[in-house]
Amino acid sequence: MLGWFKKKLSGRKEEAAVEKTAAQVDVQIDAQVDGTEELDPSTSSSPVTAEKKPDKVTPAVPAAVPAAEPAPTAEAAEQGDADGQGKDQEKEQEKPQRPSMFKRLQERLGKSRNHFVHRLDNLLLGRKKIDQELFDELEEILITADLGVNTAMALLDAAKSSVKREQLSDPQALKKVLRDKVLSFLRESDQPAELVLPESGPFVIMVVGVNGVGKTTSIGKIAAKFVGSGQSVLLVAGDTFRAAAIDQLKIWGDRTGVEVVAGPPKSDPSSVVFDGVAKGVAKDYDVVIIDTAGRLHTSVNLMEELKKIRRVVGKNLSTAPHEVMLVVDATTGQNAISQARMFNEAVGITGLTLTKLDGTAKGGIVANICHELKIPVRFIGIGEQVEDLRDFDPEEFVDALFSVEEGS
Ligand SMILES: Nc1nc2c(ncn2[C@@H]2O[C@H](COP(=O)(O)OP(=O)(O)OP(=O)(O)O)[C@@H](O)[C@H]2O)c(=O)[nH]1
Repeated sequence: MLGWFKKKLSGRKEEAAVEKTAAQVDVQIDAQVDGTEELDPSTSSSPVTAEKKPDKVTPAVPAAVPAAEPAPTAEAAEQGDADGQGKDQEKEQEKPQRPSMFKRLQERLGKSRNHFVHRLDNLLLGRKKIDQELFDELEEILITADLGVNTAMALLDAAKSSVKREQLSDPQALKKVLRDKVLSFLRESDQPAELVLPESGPFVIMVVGVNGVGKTTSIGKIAAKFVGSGQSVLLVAGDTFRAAAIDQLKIWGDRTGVEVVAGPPKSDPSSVVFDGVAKGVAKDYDVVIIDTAGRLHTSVNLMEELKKIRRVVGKNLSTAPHEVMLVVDATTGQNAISQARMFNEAVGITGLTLTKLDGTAKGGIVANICHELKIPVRFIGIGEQVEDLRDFDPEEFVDALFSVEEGS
């Protein structure tokens, strides 16, 4: 999990003592949300408190392990080293989980698949040859799939030149050409966040976006991921505008066992953020995640306030923020592009989280964002559960989007 975030301390700490796997955190939080399980203080209370903080740990999970993969416990890792069985056990555990995580992604992208790939299949299946008429219809499908005109045209051009170069005559072959090109767009912007990891001090993530896109929810889920991989996390309630937003973040703090720095409602967000980063540095947290109030990208005053918050983040840690993450709601389609442009101009976006891909047929927006903006997508949201915030894996995404579901 958190493939983009490589533990900055690897090498600085030899101890591998992940006490709780990401999967365990997810299950526990889900159970609490469902009301089926009380919080078990022995497992849920934060490994991170200001007063009593455990030694930093190097997760036993390598950075490239995908979100679905359960992190081995320190015990299992030790066992594996001793008799080589730990890895086998791990593989056994993974077997049923991997396909089901993929299947969930596939299902959650159902609306986008119906809108784009099923239409594509219908077009290609009904044709015997590749001609201009086919390209005209393909163009319409691409444009209406929320890929945006530029990206749709780039795809169409790629399809045309492949047909020419490889002398393709079977319309079916076009599907693979398009799949490969979409994947290349997604990879264009893909770059790991470890490139910006600080030499010392916490990795500071400032989360921004318009109202209601899912910032606070995503922060809670990201915190759960970090906790699951053995990182100490501090949340900062920089959204002082709504009292409910502070409460919402505190609830996530309780659920994930993570401390939250908050001020009174309507207090100056910059001052809360200043205190939060100061605490993160003083107490040597691994990760500090800052929530900010939702704001319209077109509101000059609010964007100025965001610039100020960004400057304040750097007062206690000159290299911070290491990630300015824009959360965008995929259901807004092309509007996500203009949001990203304006937030980028104001505060310099370094990563994206795209939420609510489960509720939209506009999944093509992911390719459009990667192609147009060249900003890496870190996470995608495909539902309300903790495990529904997925590390973005271009290949997995394209496979799920272009796949044909069994029985369909
Ligand atoms: N279906 C679905 N719902 C989501 C997803 N991500 C977030 N949500 C929901 O979106 C709603 C808004 O989420 P919040 O986290 O409150 O959004 P916010 O950006 O913090 O909102 P403001 O504080 O008003 O700016 C909540 O009901 C979330 O559960 C997702 O990936 N899929």
